[in-house]
Amino acid sequence: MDTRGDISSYPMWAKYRSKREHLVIGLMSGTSLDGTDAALVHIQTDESGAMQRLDLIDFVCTPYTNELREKLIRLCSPETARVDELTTAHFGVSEWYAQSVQELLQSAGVSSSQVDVISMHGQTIWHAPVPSAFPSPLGTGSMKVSSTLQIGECAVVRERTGLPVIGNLRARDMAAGGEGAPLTPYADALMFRSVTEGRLVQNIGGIGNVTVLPSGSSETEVSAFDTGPGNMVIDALVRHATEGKQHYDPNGSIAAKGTVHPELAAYCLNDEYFRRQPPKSTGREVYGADYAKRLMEFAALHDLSLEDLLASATWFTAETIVRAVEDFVLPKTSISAMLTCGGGTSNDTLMKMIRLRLPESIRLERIADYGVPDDAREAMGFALLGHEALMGRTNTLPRVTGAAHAVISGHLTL
Ligand SMILES: Nc1ncnc2c1ncn2[C@@H]1O[C@H](COP(=O)(O)OP(=O)(O)OP(=O)(O)O)[C@@H](O)[C@H]1O
Ligand SMILES: CC(=O)N[C@H]1[C@@H]2OC[C@@H](O2)[C@@H](O)[C@@H]1O[C@H](C)C(=O)O
Repeated sequence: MDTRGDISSYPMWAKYRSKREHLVIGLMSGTSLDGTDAALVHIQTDESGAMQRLDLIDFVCTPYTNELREKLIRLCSPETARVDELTTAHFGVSEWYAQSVQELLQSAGVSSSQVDVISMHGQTIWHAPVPSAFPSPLGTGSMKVSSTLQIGECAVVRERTGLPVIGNLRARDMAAGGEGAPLTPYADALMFRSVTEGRLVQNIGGIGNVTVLPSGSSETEVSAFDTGPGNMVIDALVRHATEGKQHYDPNGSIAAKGTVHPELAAYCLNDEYFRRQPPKSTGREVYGADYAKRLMEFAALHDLSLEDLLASATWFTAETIVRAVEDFVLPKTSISAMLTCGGGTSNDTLMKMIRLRLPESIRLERIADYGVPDDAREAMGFALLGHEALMGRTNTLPRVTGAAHAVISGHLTL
């Protein structure tokens, strides 16, 4: 028998797998760089180890300070990143994760000894699923390498909390030829699919991503991909216009006063990413500081007000979300509802624009209507992904990420 990769002989994990109920903490800090979400979940499994129920016990958000946000934004751009600051941040953000765990335990009235494990995503700094050249170990010449970097040192969280930590959850999927993202569709399938109707879960975070759950679908029929920027471009424009005093367009109120500039809208849409077939993922590397700078230059050249610039960026974001559904989902799958989540759902202008363009037959709802608080979904998702790995179960969907095969993704710090 091939026992490679089998950790069940370690007493601690034999015990983990023999239990049918687990308390797991999921930690997520997303591409908006606005803070850390921590969710305490109760997971029930059946005899085979498959998840039966996933219940949220408690949830806290620990916002980043302006100072930390600015530091991280600088680290996400090759023009401003410094390797010494990156190394410090790798350990430093983990102190924030540990703090978030303490706040969560206090809020839930649960002691750390009751918790089985922490599963943490870390902070994405650079995501490069499109391969770059790198020297080949097989002699001269170069090879193509895909890569992704989530910082946050698990050992720090392990030391501060006394709990085992599983992290680095994207790496193995990428090593298996996948995009390493999105990963939470694995959890969406378990939480939101229906036997009677096709559903979409549309996250509008820094980046937008959609999970497609056909009616009565099995895990292997679930698909998902990043639709493009969520709030990232809007946030960068607001941050620049207010000299860092504001970080987003409150409820879309600035965009609501503007008019969409057709030429700018067409320029934004004329982007290879939106024509590319899924699997696909993207991030701040593409829609970050440089991208926003190009839009601001356009605005200056055409004398656009901040209101018009934001109206155009908001329209563009809504349009990419709806077009992704029209181009890549509806031709193959019948859909009755789009369940939205993420901070972008608080942007009324964006949501109105999505409603206006989405086929009338598709209900526009929120995951909160299905019992999952908006901000908790990703942290709950990562709690489940770590748990599945420790149960010895594959936790990735190759159809979503494009990997050659499903893997047990995650590195464990005991
Ligand atoms: N009241 C509001 N009005 C408008 N936008 C808001 C509001 N509240 C939050 N947002 C937007 O939501 C963003 C945060 O969203 P969220 O926390 O879902 O992102 P994330 O999880 O970091 O991103 P990702 O899902 O890409 O990893 C903020 O940066 C802001 O743009
Ligand atoms: C590399 C990375 O951090 N990607 C994030 C980002 O934020 C949204 C979208 O882009 C998604 O692909 C992913 O996160 C979610 C949580 C995921 O993996 O499902």
